Amino acid sequence: MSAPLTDTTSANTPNALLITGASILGGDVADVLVVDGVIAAVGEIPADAAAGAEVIDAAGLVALPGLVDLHTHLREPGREDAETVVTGSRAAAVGGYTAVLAMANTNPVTDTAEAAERVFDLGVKAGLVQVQPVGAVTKGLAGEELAELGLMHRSRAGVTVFSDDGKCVHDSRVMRRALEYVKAFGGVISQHSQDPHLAGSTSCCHEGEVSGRLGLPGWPGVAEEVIVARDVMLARHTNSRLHVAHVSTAGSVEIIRWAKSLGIDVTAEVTPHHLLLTTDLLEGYDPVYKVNPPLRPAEDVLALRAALADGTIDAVATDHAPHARHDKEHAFVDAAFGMLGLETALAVVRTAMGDDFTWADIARVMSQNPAKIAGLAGQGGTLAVGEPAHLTLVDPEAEVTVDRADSVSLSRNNPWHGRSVVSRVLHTIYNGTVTVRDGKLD
Ligand SMILES: NC(=O)N[C@@H](CC(=O)O)C(=O)O
Repeated sequence: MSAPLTDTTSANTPNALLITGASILGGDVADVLVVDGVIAAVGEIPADAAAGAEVIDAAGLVALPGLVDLHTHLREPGREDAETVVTGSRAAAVGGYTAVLAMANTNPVTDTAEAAERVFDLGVKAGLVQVQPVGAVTKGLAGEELAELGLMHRSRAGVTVFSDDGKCVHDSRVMRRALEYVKAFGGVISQHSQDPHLAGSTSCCHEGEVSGRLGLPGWPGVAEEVIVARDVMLARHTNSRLHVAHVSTAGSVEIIRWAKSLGIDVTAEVTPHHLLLTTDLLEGYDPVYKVNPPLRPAEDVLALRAALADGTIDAVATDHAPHARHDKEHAFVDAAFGMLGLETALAVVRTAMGDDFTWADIARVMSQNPAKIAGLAGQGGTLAVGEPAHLTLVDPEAEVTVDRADSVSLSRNNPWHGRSVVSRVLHTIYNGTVTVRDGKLD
């Protein structure tokens, strides 16, 4: 059901927004009053207390803290034909996000304070979500020399998450140094866990029964698992923080569960697509399903869902990876790795995890835990009085058939096209300002 918006005309409460009758994180129904970008009251709010406020009728909707994405590729600078900070911010807002972590594999790479500040400033200028740059771990993502980790942290961009994503920091000595370095300021290394030798340079999918039948070169789950195992040991040795990006196998889950049981400081994320899509989709050789890490067999998908439900995996992160047509529309072996994710993430997670995974669980894995991992103050709240007003209002019952033409991303590599998903982000509020109304950019 769609909630209509109504404007009131008196102006006793300027810069105010009154959200009426929302189920707060899927629990109690309450009104939320936002004044000057801050949550000013939650409960039953008499109309005269909010005279002049713009009103959003949220009856039947669930109110969540604004979503936070730990893993977004915004492509600017360098590939503005695939996405820009503006278009990626738009896609994020439509998806219910109020903060995204912008990956460093741009051109030039985000490996200096200046580069980080440039992305940060573009995000502020776009003004639709908080764009928080991720810094590269190594210069040029080359895996050899540490990038300017300290300078990026002390810059205006305040970088705390570092990743060579797209590439693995595969040299153990470099990974050790990086973990030691960021410990000094409470940073975290987000690792793309993939042994380059086991994975090989020409592989394009998961190695298994399907790749064998289709004649596609694949790499096995163990290429991920050996790096996860090594890195949790390095995190223990250095007493530093490791974050495992896009976990995709049951074996990685087992290692992370074990590491957490020992008190090792490790967190992990899973993508929406690894919670729902399996490797058999490759049967049609459609490159939209080519992604890194690759789609895995059903037993891995089930293990990932269980790990997200029991807290072994802390967060859902989109790995939104837009690609221009001329990079993606090729024979499967030649196409670029990556798929869109921001606009569909919440509905895909809801659809994959089902009703037992509550809205409070969704708030935990898509907002609160990601904000905590990235150290984003003011994001990932509980919708309590005094918090900055970053909110998402979701229609929990909507059934939506995804149409890639509806996307506001610049790219069209949308693996969800034609699929039916449950729930829909209707309104997004960033810093007290409505960025998305009735599913459309304001
Ligand atoms: N996840 C993807 O499939 N692609 C990512 C980088 C990467 O992890 O290969 C991209 O930047 O396109």
